[in-house]
Amino acid sequence: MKVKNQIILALDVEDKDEAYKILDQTTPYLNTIKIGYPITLALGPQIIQQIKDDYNVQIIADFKVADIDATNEKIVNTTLNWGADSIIVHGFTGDDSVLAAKNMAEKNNKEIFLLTEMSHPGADRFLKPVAEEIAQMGVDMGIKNYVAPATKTDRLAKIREIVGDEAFIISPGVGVQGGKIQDTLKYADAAIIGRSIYNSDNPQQTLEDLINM
Ligand SMILES: O=C1C[C@H](C(=O)O)N([C@@H]2O[C@H](COP(=O)(O)O)[C@@H](O)[C@H]2O)C(=O)N1
Repeated sequence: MKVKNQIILALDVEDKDEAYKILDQTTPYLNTIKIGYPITLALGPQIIQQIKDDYNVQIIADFKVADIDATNEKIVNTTLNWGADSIIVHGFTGDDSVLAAKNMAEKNNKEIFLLTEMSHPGADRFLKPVAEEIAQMGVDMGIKNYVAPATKTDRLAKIREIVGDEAFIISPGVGVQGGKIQDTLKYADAAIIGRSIYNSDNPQQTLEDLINM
């Protein structure tokens, strides 16, 4: 996936006019938008294709897929058929669930992003202890795309070490959560940024500042 300016906008807004105002201001600089539950539950899954058509961007569906294999297959297939270019899948559910998601994505000529460790403090208790094993599981399965935290540069570096230089890592937590884009891009291929951009009084200026850092 080629991510323009190494920044992915997390479009976690729930109003279409607001979303389109932000996209008007940001898509001259960006070609990749992460769409999650907030906007999808508010506006329906058709928002995925609408944004693709209206802004000619690639869409990563952040549904943090975490079910049994049979259900993961349905979620991935339906989401990709709604127009998403990729989908984020949790790794803690284990090999059968992740492999089902990976295989279904490949049936749609697309790939998943494997979520290894999360950026928020609560991840330290249950996810951090198994994150490296999740990353290794992804490597063993031939997964090429990963999500790893920008708020914990040591953890991001460790995940990079495990998945290798050829893997594609996107990293959330820059800005409001405390991550720094310069440190993040030492190990990740792109930073996922939401509130710092869409809550900014001047998203365009914010983006220009981030790009020039
Ligand atoms: O560990 C993770 C996984 C998850 C993700 O990207 O999968 N995210 C998402 O990344 C964005 C950060 O937003 P902001 O904090 O810039 O407003 C939000 O959409 C979060 O749901 C994380 O924040 N941490």
